[in-house]
Amino acid sequence: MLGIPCSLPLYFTATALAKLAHQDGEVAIVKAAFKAGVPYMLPTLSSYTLDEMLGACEPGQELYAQLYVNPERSRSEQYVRKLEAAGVKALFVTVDAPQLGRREKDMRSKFTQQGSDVQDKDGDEAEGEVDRSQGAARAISSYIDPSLNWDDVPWLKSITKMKVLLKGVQCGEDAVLAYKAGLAGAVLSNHGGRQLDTCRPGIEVLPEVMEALREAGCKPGEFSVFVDGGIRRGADIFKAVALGATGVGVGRPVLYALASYGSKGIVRMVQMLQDELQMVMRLSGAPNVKMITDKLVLTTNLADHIVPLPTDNLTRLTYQSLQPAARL
Ligand SMILES: Cc1cc2nc3c(=O)[nH]c(=O)nc-3n(C[C@H](O)[C@H](O)[C@H](O)COP(=O)(O)O)c2cc1C
Ligand SMILES: CC(C)CC(=O)C(=O)O
Repeated sequence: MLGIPCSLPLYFTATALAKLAHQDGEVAIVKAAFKAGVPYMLPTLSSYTLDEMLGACEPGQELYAQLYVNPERSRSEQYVRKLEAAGVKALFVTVDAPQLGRREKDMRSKFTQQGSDVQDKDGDEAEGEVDRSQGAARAISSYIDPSLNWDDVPWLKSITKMKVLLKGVQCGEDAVLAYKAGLAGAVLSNHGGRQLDTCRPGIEVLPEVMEALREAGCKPGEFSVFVDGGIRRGADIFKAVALGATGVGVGRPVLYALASYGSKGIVRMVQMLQDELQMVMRLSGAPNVKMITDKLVLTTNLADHIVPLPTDNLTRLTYQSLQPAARL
């Protein structure tokens, strides 16, 4: 995936402040990613510094990185240069958090526990800039520039030779804009439902995006489409790949495994997904990943959910990314 050999079509997606799950935080995730043979997307807003995360890597270990763009663009440029110098293969620019979603449980937590140090890009303690009274996410979200928009794409491409992708695309139109802007791909995601409640998960957006890209003249392999959100079983990976995804990201399963059993728990979690994926492949007659095609899944009920949603949630939201901020 994006030039990195992987033991299955899966990567660990960026999750900020991994020390909240376990004292070994991102360092344990880096180590598990190597053992499991999958890439880890280093988060910008990590609890360990970039140098500490890179220091935990084995020689030759391949990485992705996630980017939250800072209002001070030179700060982001410096960070990106550091990632590139470290050999990071692809940069995923998060485009679905220009405004923080309303996270009521988090707001009540106050974010004062030990071990919740906030690192910004590469190790400066961002302590002075942080309001800790409204939860973890609010405390660190001031780092993110809400004015990021499509006009910034040429700048993003100009500051690095790494592949640049958008993380948090929700519709075919935005995927086509990203493709036409010369980006390397997109992650279809609703940010794990943490940003805009009731919007569609990536898997539901995937068929629409693949069709829009095909109509725009995009050839297979020219633009990589990934999905994250709710990937919990090997069958979920299978379905995403069948519908055209290059691979999937997992976030919370990594944190749950980390919190429960540390780094080795994450390796075990990947093994479980790998075993399940292999079982589904065998039982559905796909001998290798290339042969997991859309003939093997039905999409007629794609938007139906096994767990009935409350009626007021039945209408799904969708969004376009990188738009000017609304004002009331
Ligand atoms: C605790 C937590 C922190 C997250 N932090 C980030 C982040 O810093 N940057 C980002 O782009 N996405 C972040 N995400 C979103 C994930 O990358 C991913 O889109 C989402 O969790 C869906 O995957 P999952 O259902 O496997 O968790 C975070 C998610 C969680 C749960
Ligand atoms: C500051 C937040 C937006 C970090 C994040 O991406 C998340 O918690 O989902």
